[in-house]
Amino acid sequence: MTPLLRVERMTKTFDALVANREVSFQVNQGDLFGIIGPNGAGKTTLFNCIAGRYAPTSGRIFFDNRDVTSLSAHQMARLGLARTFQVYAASGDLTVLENVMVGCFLRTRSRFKARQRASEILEEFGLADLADTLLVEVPVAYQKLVTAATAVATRPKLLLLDEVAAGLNPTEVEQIMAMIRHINQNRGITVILIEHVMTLVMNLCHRIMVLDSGEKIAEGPPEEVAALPAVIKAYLGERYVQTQLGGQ
Ligand SMILES: Nc1ncnc2c1ncn2[C@@H]1O[C@H](COP(=O)(O)OP(=O)(O)OP(=O)(O)O)[C@@H](O)[C@H]1O
Repeated sequence: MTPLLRVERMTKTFDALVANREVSFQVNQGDLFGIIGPNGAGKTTLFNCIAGRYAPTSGRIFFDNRDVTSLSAHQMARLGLARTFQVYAASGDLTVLENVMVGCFLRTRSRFKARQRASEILEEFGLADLADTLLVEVPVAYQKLVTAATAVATRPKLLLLDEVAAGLNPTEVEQIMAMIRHINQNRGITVILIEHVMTLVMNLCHRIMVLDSGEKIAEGPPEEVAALPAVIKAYLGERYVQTQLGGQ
């Protein structure tokens, strides 16, 4: 197992508030790794620190065999880290194709090449019919697929997905799950996702980590972690366990 990302005892504070406290974990190449936990547990802050948006208060972050603790978001993107945001961040007044081209421009300055690569990616993800539609006119579920396609267009080694399934119906969740599986298995991109939709987490992730009040409280295979009393107490609740894990 080759480590791609290693976070060592990382703490991030905002004044007196400790958003992440001494969090350590490792994600190997090819992993599909999930981060769960209650609202305010520090999941997005952790993404922001990994992606170079925030500098950690203490601790270290290693990506692809180098210490990236103090790198900027732009430097991280160049090194092969892409992310999607919880709050939708693609550009609505561009077409779907133009949005994906924006991702391609990280690796090429040629408009021709960017257009060609973006078209291929839309084809690959079954979005070609929407190429010339303005993003604002596309249903939300498809907008999320476009954001993920735009992230893939940057040719990342590691993709961070922040609540991509939020607000989607079960059919749409299936669609996004198929896309994530494709990105991970066929494209070989390592994925870390933050998600509250447990069907997605349980079905997709090889391993998960649970954060609560900024601290890591569990890590392991999804079915094992979901059965831990501390995790049920902090996040999942009895109801989930009974309905999803074969109880009464
Ligand atoms: N830029 C910031 N300035 C001050 N406090 C912040 C900032 N970003 C996050 N926080 C605080 O850090 C804590 C962790 O927030 P974070 O968004 O990381 O949680 P989360 O687990 O992603 O929650 P959710 O599931 O609701 O998205 C919260 O108390 C939040 O208010």
